[in-house]
Amino acid sequence: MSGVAAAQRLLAVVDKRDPHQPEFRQAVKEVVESLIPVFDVHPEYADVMERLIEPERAIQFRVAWLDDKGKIQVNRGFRVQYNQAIGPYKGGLRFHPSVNMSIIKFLGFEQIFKNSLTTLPMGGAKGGSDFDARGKSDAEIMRFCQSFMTELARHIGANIDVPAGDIGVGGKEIGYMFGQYKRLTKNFEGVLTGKGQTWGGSLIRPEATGYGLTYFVQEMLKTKNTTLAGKTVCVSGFGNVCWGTCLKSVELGAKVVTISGPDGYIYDPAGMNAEKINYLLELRATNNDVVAPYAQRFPGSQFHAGKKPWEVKCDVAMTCATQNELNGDDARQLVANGCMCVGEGSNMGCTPEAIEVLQHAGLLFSPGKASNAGGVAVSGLEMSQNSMRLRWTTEEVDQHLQRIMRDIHEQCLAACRRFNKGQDYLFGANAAGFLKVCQAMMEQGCV
Ligand SMILES: NC(=O)C1=CN([C@@H]2O[C@H](COP(=O)(O)OP(=O)(O)OC[C@H]3O[C@@H](n4cnc5c(N)ncnc54)[C@H](O)[C@@H]3O)[C@@H](O)[C@H]2O)C=CC1
Ligand SMILES: O=C(O)CCC(=O)C(=O)O
Repeated sequence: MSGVAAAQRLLAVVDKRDPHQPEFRQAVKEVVESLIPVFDVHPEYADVMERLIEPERAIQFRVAWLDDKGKIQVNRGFRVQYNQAIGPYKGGLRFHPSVNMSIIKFLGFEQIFKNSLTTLPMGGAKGGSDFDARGKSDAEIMRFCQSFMTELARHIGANIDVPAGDIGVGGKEIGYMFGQYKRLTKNFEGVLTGKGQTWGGSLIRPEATGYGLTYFVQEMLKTKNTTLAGKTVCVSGFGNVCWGTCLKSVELGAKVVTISGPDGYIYDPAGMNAEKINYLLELRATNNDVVAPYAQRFPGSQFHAGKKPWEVKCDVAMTCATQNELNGDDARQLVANGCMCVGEGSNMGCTPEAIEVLQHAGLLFSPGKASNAGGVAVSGLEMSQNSMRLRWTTEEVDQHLQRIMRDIHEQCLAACRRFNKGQDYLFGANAAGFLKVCQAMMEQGCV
């Protein structure tokens, strides 16, 4: 069977099984279609992919919790333990009202290949809830996290499944969940990553996704004999990944001129600095999910209501908010404005049409599973430190992170060389991530 026929067969299976899961089907389509050259040479790998597409376990549960008025609220919780071929399940938890099984499955599916690329022994998983933190008190967030963990605790463990943060889940939520896990199990173990610095957390984990994204973009730029120094950069979002990306980009000499939220974007022609980047943390901690207050706090910057940052002229763009946040029109605008590189910090940040436009125009484009892997990589390093009962310095962790991001970049290019795919990072990331998991699954028999 040809690679094209194999891909069509796989997509037909997904369309039939999960017609109501658009984000999941989008993620599978992107991976499967990009792997056609691999299936052409190894048709038997398509059979492994058919198994891999089906999660090993998908758990959905009720999360009942008491609000401040004493009323019981109900949310839906999820954990999709996708693939354990190369290590314990690993992947973040997302708390956002948009969360559903389709979104958790797309994220879990992506996580398999991303974790494989990190070079560390981690399988793929994702979880979360449709809980909306906007307007909730700290006590309500704590009671929600405790109730969520009361069910999740039965399914996880330091050698089984190790969740971490994602949208809406930062150090505070990880703390509440870790506390509840210990209460239920008596077990002080590395069952979550992104922990506090005094109880097992790794240095650099909060910064890691944004730092890693910036390192990966530097690697891509190096192939064109240039660097981030002096470049104008547009970034979206204003959460954890955006913060780390701004910190490292500014440190490397770039001028970051935008951030964004669901309410619109900020254009700051003077560029971000340490004070402004610190303010992102304050803004995020309010749980209001708006960026507009930045423009009042820093005169000279402008707030553009209801718009996206991709209309601003830049050399480099980095998506750091959510899936499908950069579409075909945004991509055409970036191309027209002379942008040379787009790095995904968010998972599946670009629509398929946007990717086609960017690649067709010859821009450097990296998919999130390669360029945002620094976060889960440092989570893997946190697991190593927990297992060894020791703690590395900032410099040690950062050196590991830089090496891993260089290694991921090289794995992508090596896969491109092997299959004559030029500098197609989308293909390179999918092929390199898949081949390792595929080999492990074949060696482990009918699993
Ligand atoms: N935290 C981590 O270590 C990693 C996160 N990611 C991805 O990076 C992206 C950002 O995550 P974090 O910074 O951790 O989350 P966060 O909760 O700290 O920030 C999320 C940001 O995205 C914006 N956002 C969320 N949903 C949105 C929507 N529907 N429309 C418009 N804006 C929206 C929020 O306003 C906020 O600025 C996500 O796609 C996540 O999956 C990827 C790898 C690791
Ligand atoms: O640190 C982790 O385990 C997961 C981070 C994450 O959710 C992601 O890579 O998308």
